Amino acid sequence: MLQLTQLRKSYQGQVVLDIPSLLLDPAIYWIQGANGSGKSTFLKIIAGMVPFEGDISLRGSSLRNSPLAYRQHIGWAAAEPLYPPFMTGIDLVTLYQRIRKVPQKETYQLIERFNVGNFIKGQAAAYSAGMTKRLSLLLAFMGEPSLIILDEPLTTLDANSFTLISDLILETWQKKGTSFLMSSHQELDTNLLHAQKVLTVINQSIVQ
Ligand SMILES: Nc1ncnc2c1ncn2[C@@H]1O[C@H](COP(=O)(O)OP(=O)(O)OP(=O)(O)O)[C@@H](O)[C@H]1O
Repeated sequence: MLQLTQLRKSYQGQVVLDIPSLLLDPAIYWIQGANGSGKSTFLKIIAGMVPFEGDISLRGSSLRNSPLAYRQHIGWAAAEPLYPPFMTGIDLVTLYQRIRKVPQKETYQLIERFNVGNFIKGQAAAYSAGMTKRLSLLLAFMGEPSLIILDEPLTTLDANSFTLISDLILETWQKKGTSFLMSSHQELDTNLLHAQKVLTVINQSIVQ
C-alpha cells in the first residue's frame, strides 16, 4: 500500500528520520517511540505536510511526481488542530465536501457519527479542545481516503467520544479496508489493541 524510498528528514541540519526503504501493507498501524523520536514528523511527512528528501508512493501514486493524486488518497488530522477562528464547522465541512466530492448523505452520516451537530454552526473560536478535535477527525474521514493519518486522535476526548472513535476506526477498516496510521500516548481501546500493528521509531528509522 505505502512504499517509502530513501526517505530522510532533517531540521536545521539535524537528521530526525533516515529510512532507506519501508513497505507497509494495508492495516491499522500505531506508531510508538520516545518523546522527540520523530513520530509526528513521520506522520506529517506521509500526510504530505512537510518537505523531505526521497519519495513515498501510495497505491502507485508518488507524492513527489503526482502530489494531487497522492493526497486524494489521504485523510489527515493533526495532534492539535487549529482552524481560522471566524470559520464555522459547516464552512469547513462544506469546503471538504466540495474538494473531495463527498455525497451529501455521507456528510450527514459523519456529522451524526461524530456528534458535532449541536455546535457545527458556531465559529471555531468558540470550540473547546475536544470539539475541535472531533471536527478534525470528521474532516479526516471525508471522501473515503484509503489511508487516514491521525496524530494523537484520542487526546482531549471524553470517554464517550473515545469509544466512538475507536469503534469507527475498527469498523472503517473492517468494512472499507481503509488503513490507519496513528500515534498515541494513551492506553488504547481493547478492540483496537487486537487489530493494530505496531511501528516503532528507533535510531531515526522505523521498525515493524
Ligand atoms: N518544526 C520543527 N523545527 C525544528 N525541529 C523540529 C520541528 N519539529 C520537530 N522538530 C524536532 O524533531 C524531533 C522529532 O520531533 P517529533 O515532534 O516528530 O517527535 P515525537 O516523537 O512526535 O515527539 P512526542 O512524543 O514528544 O510528541 C525533535 O527533536 C523535535 O525537536
